[in-house]
Amino acid sequence: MIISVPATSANLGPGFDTLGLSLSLRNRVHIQPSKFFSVSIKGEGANNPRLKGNNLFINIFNDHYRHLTGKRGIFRFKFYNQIPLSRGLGSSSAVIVSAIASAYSAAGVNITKRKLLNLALHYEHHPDNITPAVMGGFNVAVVENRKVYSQKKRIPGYLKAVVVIPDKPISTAHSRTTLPKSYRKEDAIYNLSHSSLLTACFFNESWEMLRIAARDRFHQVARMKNLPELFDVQKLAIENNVLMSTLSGSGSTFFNMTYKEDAQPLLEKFKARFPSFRCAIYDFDNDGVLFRD
Ligand SMILES: Nc1ncnc2c1ncn2[C@@H]1O[C@H](COP(=O)(O)OP(=O)(O)OP(=O)(O)O)[C@@H](O)[C@H]1O
Ligand SMILES: N[C@@H](CCO)C(=O)O
Repeated sequence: MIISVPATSANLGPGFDTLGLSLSLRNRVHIQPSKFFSVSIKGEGANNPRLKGNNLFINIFNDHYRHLTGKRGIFRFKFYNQIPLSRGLGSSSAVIVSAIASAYSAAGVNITKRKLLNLALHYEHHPDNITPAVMGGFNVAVVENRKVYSQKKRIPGYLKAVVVIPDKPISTAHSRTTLPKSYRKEDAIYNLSHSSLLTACFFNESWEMLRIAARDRFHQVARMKNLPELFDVQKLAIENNVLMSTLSGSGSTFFNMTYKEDAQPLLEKFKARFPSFRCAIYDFDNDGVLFRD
């Protein structure tokens, strides 16, 4: 069986721990019963010895498979990873979601997307990456009593993501420790109002107003100071009139949204200005996790 999960871009500026969307690059895992346990990794993380030893996927998979079947099970896992690690593109959410989905598939137990999402919340306590990873599209998500309540909007094909992926990783866990412990009331209202407007813009397809709605006072500037070139990335994007330009998750990637026809010219400008960063155009994903026999 093959399970695949898309990359995600969370926060989207003001929607800290709340908003996220999914992108068309995916991690795929192929699982087969076998006489011997084995792991092979192609693509992102292939040269990372930590991923073969204490692999987050294998640990979560084993927990769920044992819980469902009462057995340990021996499998051959082949990973084909497109999502860069620790770059703010939801690599950890993709691993969590794919491990749970794989365990249910391997055990022959059906699982709804809603249940999968709530199980994923045990491993990642903010829902903004796991929700689009499971559901696809743009999502607004909140947590009440350890359950995720979310709404999804499909993203039209005439929009593109132009992403700038720096060569330096940022760990989400570390990055969260650098954020303020409290916020001024004015800043809380600023983010609440902008995040609400941004959500309405997506649902009403009012893309032009995103330029105002995507502004943030909670987390971006503090995080961008760790990699000051990101201020230049955002400046270049805004000068080129993108619809929105926000730090992706906890960084280090910058996410920019444009109309289809504006994506390639913007990409060329990013490549010329930031030659050591990986710059790419992606479609948006509206499917989320996919199961295939
Ligand atoms: N393909 C993978 N296989 C196994 N573990 C992975 C894989 N990708 C990511 N991880 C685990 O997730 C960690 C990265 O998670 P982290 O939350 O810091 O970044 P991210 O999810 O890429 O970014 P963000 O949450 O900001 O979108 C890695 O250090 C590793 O432990
Ligand atoms: N909302 C999360 C996204 C990264 O996982 C954060 O900003 O830390």
